[in-house]
Amino acid sequence: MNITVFCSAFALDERYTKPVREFARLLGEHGHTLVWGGSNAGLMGVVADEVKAAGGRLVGVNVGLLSHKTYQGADEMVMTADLAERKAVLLARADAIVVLVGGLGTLDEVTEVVELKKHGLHDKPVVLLDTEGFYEGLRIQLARMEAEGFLPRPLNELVGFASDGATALALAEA
Ligand SMILES: C/C(=C\CNc1ncnc2c1ncn2[C@@H]1O[C@H](COP(=O)(O)O)[C@@H](O)[C@H]1O)CO
Repeated sequence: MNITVFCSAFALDERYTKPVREFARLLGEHGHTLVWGGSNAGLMGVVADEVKAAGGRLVGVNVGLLSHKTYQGADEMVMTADLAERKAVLLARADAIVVLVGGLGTLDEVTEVVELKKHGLHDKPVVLLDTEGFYEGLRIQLARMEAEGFLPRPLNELVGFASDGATALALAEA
């Protein structure tokens, strides 16, 4: 499977990187391909290193604006013209999407893939690996949207939550 991963471009504390490394190792051991932003920055580089070490394939989708941080050693590196095209390619190349801890860039990416799924433009699994309660605020907001009639279909059809790497991968593979 091609598994697109969105995650932070910053170097993070071990309490965040440990479960991410577990997930990335499993992704590689299961013979999947990591599709990601193609950067060596922070957690993005950690994920790529771990998948590669576990025998997985790497497909980066980068953009000129951020090319100074391009990961060296990917099996394939796609360069896109702008961030919008990059998000489209990251989704088009995915069989499933897994979202790790991240900041505004990650939030932008997950919001877009869930919004497109809401409109029926794809039906790929979208899974958030929610460790350290990082996505608790987002979960509460999404649950309120569902409870108060802001979503056209059940929330659990749009996005799944996992609290460890093995569960996140199982949901992506389902
Ligand atoms: C941190 C620095 C440069 C970041 N370089 C990036 N390279 C590739 N992709 C990136 C970069 N920064 C953001 N992205 C995309 O957004 C997501 C991460 O953003 P967040 O705000 O950290 O959550 C990630 O999934 C990428 O697709 C300076 O050295």
